[in-house]
Amino acid sequence: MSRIVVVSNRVAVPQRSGVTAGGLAVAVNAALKDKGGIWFGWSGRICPEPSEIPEVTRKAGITYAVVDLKAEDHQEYYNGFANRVLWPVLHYRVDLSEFFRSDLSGYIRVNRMFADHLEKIIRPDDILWIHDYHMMPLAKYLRERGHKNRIGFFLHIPMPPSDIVQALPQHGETVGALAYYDLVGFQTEGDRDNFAHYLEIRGGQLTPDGTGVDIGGRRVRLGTFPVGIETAAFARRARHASRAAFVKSFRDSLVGKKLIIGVDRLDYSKGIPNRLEAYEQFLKTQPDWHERVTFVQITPKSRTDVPEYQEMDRYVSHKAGQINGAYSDVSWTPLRYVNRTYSRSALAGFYRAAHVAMVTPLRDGMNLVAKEFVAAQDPADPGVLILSQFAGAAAEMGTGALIVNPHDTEGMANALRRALEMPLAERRERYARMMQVLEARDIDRWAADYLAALAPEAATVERRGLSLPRAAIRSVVRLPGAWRSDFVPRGA
Ligand SMILES: O=P(O)(O)OC[C@H]1O[C@H](O[C@H]2O[C@H](CO)[C@@H](O)[C@H](O)[C@H]2O)[C@H](O)[C@@H](O)[C@@H]1O
Ligand SMILES: O=c1ccn([C@@H]2O[C@H](COP(=O)(O)OP(=O)(O)O)[C@@H](O)[C@H]2O)c(=O)[nH]1
Repeated sequence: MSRIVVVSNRVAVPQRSGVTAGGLAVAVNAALKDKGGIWFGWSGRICPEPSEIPEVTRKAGITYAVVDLKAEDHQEYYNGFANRVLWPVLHYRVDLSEFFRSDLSGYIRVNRMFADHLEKIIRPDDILWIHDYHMMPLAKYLRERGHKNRIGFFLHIPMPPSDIVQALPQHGETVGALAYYDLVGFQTEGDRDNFAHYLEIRGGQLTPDGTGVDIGGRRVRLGTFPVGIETAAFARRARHASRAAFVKSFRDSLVGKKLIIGVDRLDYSKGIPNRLEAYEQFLKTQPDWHERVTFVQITPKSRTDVPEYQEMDRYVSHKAGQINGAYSDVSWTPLRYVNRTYSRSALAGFYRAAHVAMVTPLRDGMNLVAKEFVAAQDPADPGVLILSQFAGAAAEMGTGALIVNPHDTEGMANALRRALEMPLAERRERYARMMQVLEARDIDRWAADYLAALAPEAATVERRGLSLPRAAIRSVVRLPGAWRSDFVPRGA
């Protein structure tokens, strides 16, 4: 039987330090844990002479194979090209990108090195599932070495319109190289359509059935597969966590005040400054809420070697100090700004204790925090999600969340008041609508849909002990053809 080989920069090797907060590792981990397979990527460590052989750990049916990086490789591939060029540009922030040819060379070198390692691991019938912007050209390098495996790619972050992609120097080497995959998956239909247009500009032809693009003598299929969470398990986790001593003491510390929560890596894409400015505006214009509310913003530091992240860190700390300086009283601190990483169990308990979550990125591929917050709520007395229209999650959670524009400070301040004062019946109704989506499209469904579309002949759909025969797969998966109806080819 075909094996599944997952490749991503971050690998959540059990019981290892160095794995930081981030949705990709959370999602892939949840997807692999039932199916088993091989998970290959960076160890999270930097060392002067990395071993030629990946370090292998086996646990619960998953084989983790990780390699160290040299300092120069880490600097050019990860800090440099991936996080100072691809990340900002794909998040629509061309203004923040800093391109150096040496970084692109490092990115290519590390991807070739990953291809060398993979070559030692893979068998001809393995199905390869490559994740995210760190690994865009990997299929090309494997194809050059003659590998004919089924290879799929999933982009966890946004794909902007082609005008923005074309601002990337030598974009054909990175975004253009996605055409070497058999299937490229995106979080939203907008991301998928942007990429289809980009390929058309590069000479690609939309296939007659509308499910892919023919380009360079190959066919690449495109599809939309919004990442989910392990909904039922996360809801259970939140129920248990809410009884834990540390969550009780957290609740006690609020002394009856309503809790607004924000949880994000310290990243400019997350819109933390805009959110704090909205909270400041709320405090300024709604004095009746003073001393009745506490905002807890949990913000683990991220990519701390990258100058733009250091700049964000300074600004957000300054802003948090300014808000507390202006509005605190001896017995009330309106904002708790915390630069710590918490376990997801702890977060589950905090979410459940919260009355409102502010998830207001300027751009986000999906945003799992939005989904986790909803899943963690008490159905009898649920909190309210305030969600940016620019999070991938808005496409699915728009039915129940208060959707805001993160550039509209007053709009967000008004949404805060509305959320804090929302009647129970409306909160329950909104929660139920969002939970319906989260239950129907959980993480198992994401993995099953993607793998069934990549390799239908090898896929079995196993969900909560129910194993469906292959013939049933077509009825449960949304094959990429589903996007045909809303895709209008250029010039049509
Ligand atoms: O690995 P890091 O550099 O520490 O960054 C953490 C991860 O951030 C990004 O996550 C994305 O994937 C999530 C799950 O699909 C999605 O919800 C979120 O919107 C994305 O930003 C990044 O894409 C990962 O590669 C990083 O590991
Ligand atoms: O202190 C923290 C903060 C975040 N997370 C997790 O990190 C993920 C963040 O994923 P998201 O998609 O929201 O954003 P990303 O950081 O991947 O861009 C979520 O599963 C969070 O529960 C965590 O484990 N500890």
